[in-house]
Amino acid sequence: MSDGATRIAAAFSDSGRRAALMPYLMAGFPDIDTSVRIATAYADAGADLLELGVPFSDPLADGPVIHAAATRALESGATVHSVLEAGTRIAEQIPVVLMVYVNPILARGPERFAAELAQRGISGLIVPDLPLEESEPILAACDAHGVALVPLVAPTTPDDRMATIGRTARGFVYTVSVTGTTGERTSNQSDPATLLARVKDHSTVPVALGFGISNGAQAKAAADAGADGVIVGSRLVRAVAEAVDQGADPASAAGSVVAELADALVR
Ligand SMILES: O=P(O)(O)OC[C@@H](O)[C@@H](O)c1c[nH]c2ccccc12
Repeated sequence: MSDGATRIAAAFSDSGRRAALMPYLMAGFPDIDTSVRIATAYADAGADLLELGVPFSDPLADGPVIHAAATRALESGATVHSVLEAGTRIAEQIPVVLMVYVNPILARGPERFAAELAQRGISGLIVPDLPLEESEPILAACDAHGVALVPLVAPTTPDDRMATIGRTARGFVYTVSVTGTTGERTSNQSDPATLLARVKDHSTVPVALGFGISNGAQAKAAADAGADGVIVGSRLVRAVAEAVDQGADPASAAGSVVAELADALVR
């Protein structure tokens, strides 16, 4: 069985950049096949890992750009099943971490869900609305199938909780740089260096930073502040949306943004 945690660890250690680059993709936006083409463009442009978002009707952690893309993906017929199928095709090209709200996991059952991810070659799982207190059955199922359950921490996470999260983290820790929802920001309200140092104190796996990173300068600043990985979502989803609305090729539009981010992370 291919071990997702091992594949994720290799993606971080082999990145060769200041930090591993992890773009987010809204699966099924504008449709499944195009989103798989966008994934290929990410990989070709130098992405190290890919965060694959499952569209959801009530995405409480998401800002307007990602929420709108989720709505359009659902309208064009995306389902959890079609997204997982797309995940298989994408995972042949780049390590995939699935980002999904907890509902579909509970609907299928953690055991069946984790088994399917492993069988499809999906390396990791992020569940933004999974409370730490309820994570045990999902963590056990993921561990049993070699899927890395990646936890999230925020600037508001207290130290004792961070210690618990650090002990059970698999793959990497997703550090949310600011409180609030996903979306591009012009300035960083919080000091990522202090936050990243706190997370690293409690964790043995790499620490990635996300929320509000949308250009090369911000990506480089995240790496300089100590992030082992940089996650970019809304900027890329916006590039796809704009290309679709203009009748341009969303894969090449998103690929150019990833290339620019990758450039900024050259050592
Ligand atoms: O969009 P931003 O600000 O670049 O942030 C990354 C984010 O989009 C992606 O990781 C993500 C999409 N949906 C989420 C839900 C919760 C946490 C994180 C996410």
